[in-house]
Amino acid sequence: MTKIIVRGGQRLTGTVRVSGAKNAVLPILAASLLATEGDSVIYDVPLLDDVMTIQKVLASLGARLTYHNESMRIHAQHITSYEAPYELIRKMRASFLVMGPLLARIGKVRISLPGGCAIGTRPIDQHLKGFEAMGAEITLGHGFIEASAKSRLKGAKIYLDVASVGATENIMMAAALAEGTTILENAAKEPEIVDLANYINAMGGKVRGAGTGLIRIEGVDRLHGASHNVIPDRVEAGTYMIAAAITGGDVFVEGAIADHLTPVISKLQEMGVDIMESDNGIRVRSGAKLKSVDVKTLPHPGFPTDMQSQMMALLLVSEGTSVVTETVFENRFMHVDEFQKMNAQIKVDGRTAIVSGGLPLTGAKVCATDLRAGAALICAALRADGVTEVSGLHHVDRGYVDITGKLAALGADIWREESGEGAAAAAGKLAAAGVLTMPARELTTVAAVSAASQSEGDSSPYKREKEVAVLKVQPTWA
Ligand SMILES: CC(=O)N[C@H]1[C@@H](OP(=O)(O)OP(=O)(O)OC[C@H]2O[C@@H](n3ccc(=O)[nH]c3=O)[C@H](O)[C@@H]2O)O[C@H](CO)[C@@H](O)[C@@H]1O
Ligand SMILES: C=C(OP(=O)(O)O)C(=O)O
Repeated sequence: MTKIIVRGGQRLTGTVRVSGAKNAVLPILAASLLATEGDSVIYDVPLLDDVMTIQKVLASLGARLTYHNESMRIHAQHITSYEAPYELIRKMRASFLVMGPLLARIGKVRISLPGGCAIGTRPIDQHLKGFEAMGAEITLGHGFIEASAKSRLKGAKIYLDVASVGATENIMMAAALAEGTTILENAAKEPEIVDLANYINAMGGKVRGAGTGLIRIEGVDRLHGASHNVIPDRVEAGTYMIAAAITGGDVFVEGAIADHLTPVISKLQEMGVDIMESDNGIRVRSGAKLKSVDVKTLPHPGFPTDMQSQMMALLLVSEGTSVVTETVFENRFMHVDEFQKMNAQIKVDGRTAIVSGGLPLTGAKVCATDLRAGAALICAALRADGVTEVSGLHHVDRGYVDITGKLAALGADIWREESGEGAAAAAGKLAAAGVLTMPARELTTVAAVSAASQSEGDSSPYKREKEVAVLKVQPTWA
């Protein structure tokens, strides 16, 4: 079984670089299907499992992609299929974002209902409502959606009942090539929406108002490939800010954009964490005592649901009681059971969790129940007494580039283990990564991820055994 092992108690110091945003790059790669001429080159593409999944989806539709040094080149002139493979779409939510581009480009799509983190029912009614308003006919059956448009999609006035990030993106992409103007009301305002709009505009599109609740998209006849730099990942940045604060550390989160993190910064400041914003990042400095605060998740610019579980980890070590209210997803407290294994005291009542802070956290065997829950457990483990083993890493690998290496570089005593079988399977999975030419990851049986764990010598019960392999991950996709 693959696991991350953390021996808590190290204060984090130094600089950590934020990777490109998962939730920005996925819609941007989907949008590259809109280009009928020229290649797109996307920079700061993070090496994540979700990125590998979307590239396979695009390749299955006829696009050609190559990846090198965090940039992805996409050639989408020839779309050869309108059917997105079930086994890829079920893996992650964002793969559903090829629906809008396919409808706009070729007027037809067959796609299964999407997967993603199991944090609620996650309907797609708002996406479908938007496509129907633009003239698409939609049928649903046996877990699949088929949509077709008899002629070019038509611009429409669309009001979203909920300010859905995915629906805003999907509709924006479809509208970019529609005939006439689309007015999207109650649109989501997340920074990732703005990034997608900037990319579509660089392709020759006409999107105005992204980042506000009213987006106006004037459809154009064709779009071309374009170059684009993906924004830094605000959730990854926020996670390292929490990791710094929970260990009483002093960390510079390089690349973090303070404007994207206002609610997280405000809450940390309320708790007593020192935050210093600069042009190229955010410095986080934290002392021994933190105050409890209440947190309520909301669509942007409110407190992001994707930071709720990491914030809860920090509240566990603050003085007093905090109330955490989750309003975006109805089932996003699954990390609570895992925190309780680490001596946390939390009571959940519906969408509210009452967190009793200040109790010492203790190491335990825990499992990531979703992507951010995994990150939150790692944050808690950094502070806990003793050793914590975090499993369920397939979730974490969807959204964090080398979290073990980045935290180890800040001084955390952390390493990742794969059993011999697991390591071979991981290498096989990577080698089979579709259109990307990828030399197999370097597999090694040496025990050399965490300098601190090495210094423990043979007395460490967590010393790697000889059949255990550690992935020293830095593959080059050529
Ligand atoms: C790949 C990606 O970018 N994922 C992010 C995106 O997910 P995603 O785009 O799936 O999230 P949405 O903004 O669509 O969901 C927000 C709320 O709207 C509801 N809803 C959504 C669509 C719909 O058609 N009908 C409907 O009722 C959902 O059930 C949820 O309660 O935004 C979420 C909210 O910030 C983040 O947690 C995810 O990390
Ligand atoms: C919920 C998330 O991702 P997804 O929407 O892809 O499940 C997330 O990034 O925290």
